[in-house]
Amino acid sequence: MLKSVEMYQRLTISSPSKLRPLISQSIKIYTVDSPINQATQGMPQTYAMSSDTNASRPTIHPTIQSIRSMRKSLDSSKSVGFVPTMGALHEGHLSLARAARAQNDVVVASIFVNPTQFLQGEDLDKYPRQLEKDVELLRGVGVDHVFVPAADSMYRKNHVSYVDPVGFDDTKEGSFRPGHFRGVATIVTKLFNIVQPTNAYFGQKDATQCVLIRRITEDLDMDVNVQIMDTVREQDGLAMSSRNAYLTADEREKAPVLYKALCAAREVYESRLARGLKELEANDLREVVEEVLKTEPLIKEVQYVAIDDLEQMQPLEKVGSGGCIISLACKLGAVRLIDNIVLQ
Ligand SMILES: Nc1ncnc2c1ncn2[C@@H]1O[C@H](COP(=O)(O)OP(=O)(O)OP(=O)(O)O)[C@@H](O)[C@H]1O
Ligand SMILES: CC(C)(CO)[C@@H](O)C(=O)[O-]
Ligand code: BAL
Repeated sequence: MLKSVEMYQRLTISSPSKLRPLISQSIKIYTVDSPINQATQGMPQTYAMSSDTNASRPTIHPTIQSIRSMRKSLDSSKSVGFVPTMGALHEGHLSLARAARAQNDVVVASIFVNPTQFLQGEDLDKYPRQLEKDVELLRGVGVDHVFVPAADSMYRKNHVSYVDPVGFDDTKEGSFRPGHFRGVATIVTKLFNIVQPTNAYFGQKDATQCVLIRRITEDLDMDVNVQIMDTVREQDGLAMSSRNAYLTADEREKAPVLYKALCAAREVYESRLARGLKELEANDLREVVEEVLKTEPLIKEVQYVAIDDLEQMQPLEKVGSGGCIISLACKLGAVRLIDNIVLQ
């Protein structure tokens, strides 16, 4: 425990005058055996500051109070780009941070494994945590501030989702994770209220989440510009995801079949349109995807292959030149993976 205090002393703390309360809070919050303590898991024993010129960046904010006072101290003319994450960062996350860096005066990222978006029996406890490495990666792309709250500082006693985006449990993704999007809507609303970003960056990989975020910002009149960035893939086509770390070597080798299946549907769509066909049956595209997925015995379950419109992700029967999004969720061994492709 003392070691984690040491870590906070070595990281850039938001305000030296607040050092004492932060330290005592880190003792209180980051107890090793708290079930909802996300910050200590995978937390480095010590955090050595590098000696480069960026060493003072990013500033780590372990409390709401600290990130709020940073935000209040900014000149109102400054734009703030925000990248919310659950950590275990990869190039997908970093692409969002780079876009935020290029388009804003100040860049804030958050790392928070949000308990309310995990269903009972999901992987909350084993979700990968690597705070030290994540901070280094964010430093590398020029992020200025990282908000890393403890779970019990974001929620009162019970972990309850109080923002209810009606209808999202009925989406294809939501129906396999009932309550998940309430958790996401709640935490994103809270994070937006705390950080008050000008622009916020999300990845297309989580397509239903993108629709959800646009919906809540509109419905709740949030003054935030939501930017959706392309899915970053491994060289073999697999969409980057923190959960890819759960795959065995064999599963990892076979995992690009998801993207291959989506690409096969794209070929059919493009060739039919090129031959002058005005529209095609959504079911035909779905079958193409399913056929390719069937070729891989390690795929234990295809939860859905959905052909939806691009704006609201509502099911389509026919796909014309306006295009569609094809999204899918599969279990490869025991690991649930999602992916999607936009046809336009
Ligand atoms: N491959 C990717 N390309 C672009 N953005 C991504 C990619 N993967 C995740 N993101 C985006 O990064 C943000 C944070 O996502 P998160 O921390 O859940 O990572 P993740 O890799 O999606 O994790 P998980 O495996 O839990 O789904 C989200 O907006 C998400 O859409
Ligand atoms: C947006 C988010 C950070 C909210 O916890 C999470 O759902 C994610 O990482 O995609
Ligand atoms: N990127 C989505 C977060 C989740 O699956 O909970």
